[in-house]
Amino acid sequence: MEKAIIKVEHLSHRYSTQWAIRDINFEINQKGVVGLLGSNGAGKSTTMNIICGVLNQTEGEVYINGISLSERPVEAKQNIGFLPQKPPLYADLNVDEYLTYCANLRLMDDKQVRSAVEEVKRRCGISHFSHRLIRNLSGGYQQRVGIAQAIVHNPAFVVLDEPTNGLDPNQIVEIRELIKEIAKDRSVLLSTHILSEVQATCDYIRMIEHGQVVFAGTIDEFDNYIEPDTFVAKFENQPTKEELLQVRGIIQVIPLSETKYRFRFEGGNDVMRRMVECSVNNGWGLSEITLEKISLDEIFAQLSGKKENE
Ligand SMILES: Nc1ncnc2c1ncn2[C@@H]1O[C@H](COP(=O)(O)OP(=O)(O)OP(=O)(O)O)[C@@H](O)[C@H]1O
Repeated sequence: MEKAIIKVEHLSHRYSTQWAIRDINFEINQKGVVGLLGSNGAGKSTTMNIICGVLNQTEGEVYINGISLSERPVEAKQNIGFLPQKPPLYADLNVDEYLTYCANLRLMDDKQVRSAVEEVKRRCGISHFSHRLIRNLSGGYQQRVGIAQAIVHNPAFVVLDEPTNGLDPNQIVEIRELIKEIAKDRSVLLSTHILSEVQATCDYIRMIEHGQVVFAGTIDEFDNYIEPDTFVAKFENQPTKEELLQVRGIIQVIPLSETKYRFRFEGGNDVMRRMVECSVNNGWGLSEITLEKISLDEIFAQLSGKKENE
């Protein structure tokens, strides 16, 4: 069987007396972007710092390409790239000097360093700034250099901690495109609490709360985690509330305007088809009908409270 790109087993970490994460388990087997979601203090940074070998866990194990991070750290780390929240840039070096320095830190073969630096600059769209001091680059380009240092040694797995923080809207779009591009041939774990970022960038989601995994699935599965139970409809010929309540499955009718209503329903959204049929049969003049999808914010809020409610 193929080895997982990353496998996290029974990972727990305690700062002095308080457990920050407790028995985290997951595997990533595929290329693409995995979003690591969670509210403030959920345990994202602790998890990522352990995975990247910056923090030693209290319990559990991390395997990168089947290599134990605690038993063979140098070998395991050759397969990881990391862009922390504050990119580790040296402002007084130019882009070439900095990326060469990073490639050497990664113990790359001397003969490969030059071509690796050229390739990563091309990939990250910074070749034209090779001789520019990092301090003189815009925030978006500094972030590109940050991403370049994370992939210069061509790792199978890259961790990006809130990579669009502090960028302007155009830079955010560009960096998201770059992340998707570098995830075509590796797996990227991206930490964020911006839900629009998850929607725009991620293929899969892991969500942690109170130090434990509360959701693991695709972005579509996350999107459909809560079944909608309301729809809105507009009628030109003003049926009465009593008539509308006769449609099987409708449990509440909330007027929004003279012609528009929100309907709460149970028993599946077949009820919308029945509403259309009743409207045709009774001449209610249905002109609009829309299922109300649950927003990502609401799904996030419900998952955030999940452990407390259980
Ligand atoms: N160095 C530390 N010493 C003690 N407690 C810590 C330390 N770092 C984090 N914690 C605690 O561990 C828990 C998890 O924190 P962590 O930083 O991993 O969460 P996070 O999900 O990354 O949050 P954020 O989104 O705010 O960065 C929190 O309760 C936090 O207060």
